[in-house]
Amino acid sequence: MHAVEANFDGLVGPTHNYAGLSYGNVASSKNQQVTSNPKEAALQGLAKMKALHDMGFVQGVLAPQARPDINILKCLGFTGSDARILALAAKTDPVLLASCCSASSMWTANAATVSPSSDTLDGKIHITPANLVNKFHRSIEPETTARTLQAVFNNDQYFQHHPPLPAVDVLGDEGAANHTRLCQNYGDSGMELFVFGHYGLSPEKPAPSRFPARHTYEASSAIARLHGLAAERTLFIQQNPAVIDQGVFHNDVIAVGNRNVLFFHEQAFLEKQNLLNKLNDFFNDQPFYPIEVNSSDISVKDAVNTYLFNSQLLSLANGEMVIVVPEECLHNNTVKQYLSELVSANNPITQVLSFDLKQSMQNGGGPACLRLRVTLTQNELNAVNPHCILNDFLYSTLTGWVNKHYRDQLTIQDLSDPSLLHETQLALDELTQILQLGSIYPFQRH
Ligand SMILES: N=C(N)NCCC[C@H](NC(=O)CCC(=O)O)C(=O)O
Repeated sequence: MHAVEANFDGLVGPTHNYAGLSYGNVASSKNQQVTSNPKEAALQGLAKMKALHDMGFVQGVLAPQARPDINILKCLGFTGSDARILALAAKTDPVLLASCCSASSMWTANAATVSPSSDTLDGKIHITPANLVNKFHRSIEPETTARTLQAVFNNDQYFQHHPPLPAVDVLGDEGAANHTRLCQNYGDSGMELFVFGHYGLSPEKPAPSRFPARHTYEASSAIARLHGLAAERTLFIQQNPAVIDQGVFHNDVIAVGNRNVLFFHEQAFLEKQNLLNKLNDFFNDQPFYPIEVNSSDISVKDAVNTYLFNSQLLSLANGEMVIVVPEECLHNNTVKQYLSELVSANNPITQVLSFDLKQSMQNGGGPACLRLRVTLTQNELNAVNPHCILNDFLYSTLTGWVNKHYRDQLTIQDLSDPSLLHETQLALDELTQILQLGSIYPFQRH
């Protein structure tokens, strides 16, 4: 069956800020307290979506979450009017307040794990929202994520939605940031590659010592079971704990796969040879391009700073691929040189496309973090909420919406401003009408 890969990018929310909430994510820690520009952030994301749409790719949009999350603050014992809750939280625990205000749902690679219908036992697309339990500010995303995904992929005939895994460390799940699918053509049965950071139930096994491993083997194997994946087309591979300790908090910061290409740093995986042997067996006599980057060519540090591997590999109609990188890659001479060699070497990647995503990058989110990949047949694509698929009209509506509602600067101190809450709710209420999502936000539901 013919299928295409659609990319669903997260629209950056109006509270985009730099609170330094993600220990182990170098950019997040480094830019703590920097003044953000939510308007620019959202427009940068939309510019990437529009450019990829213009190139003929199917581009979807996922709505941001409602922040500040007043409901969570109420659960944590703050009472009174919304303004009082914000003021009390700011005074009592500013980090807690910032956690309830993060626009982190923009990184939709962490929204869910998605298995295409050609991989699953019942022939449906299976979707499991990630519990994101390792970081408090992200652990409050899954409920609305689930509702959003149900509103976008709203058809029982084609889409099977699972609830997030239980919110415990042993089942820490960061979604598609640690999941890659390799295949010859998108519609084929693929090899699903789950990359986990450590074993939740076996603390004696290898694990990072400095920064947390967010994602467990137990979570990956549960998702594979839930999605009905065939054992012979599923691989569980451990991330190299040494790179987690250097700031590679998700596998998509050090490896990316698309169809028959796996682009990765030599230090990405704990048992690299085992992985390559299994992939060679899977591809058998069909072409497979493992593109391995040595530390002597690009250090892990340069990979983390430029986000070279947090790129999107997109297949063009002629079978060639374009690599979508953040502009930071072209500001580093070694990485820039590497990219020019990559596109002239013997592999399907023939073009480099770069985007200015600085606002997201400063929080550790590059092109690949901003998108959730969903492989769809034509019938499945027809069943997706059409108002969430980008076209020229939706792009101009959304840029107009951002320009109307978003601030162009935001500090941590601004997070307790009751007008910010009001502005955000007004904007998101309008957005649910633009994208025809129904009442997905808690503030719309009571
Ligand atoms: N690699 C992928 N797929 N996603 C990137 C997620 C970045 C996100 N940053 C943050 O949540 C920073 C928020 C702050 O510090 O204000 C995170 O660490 O979870």
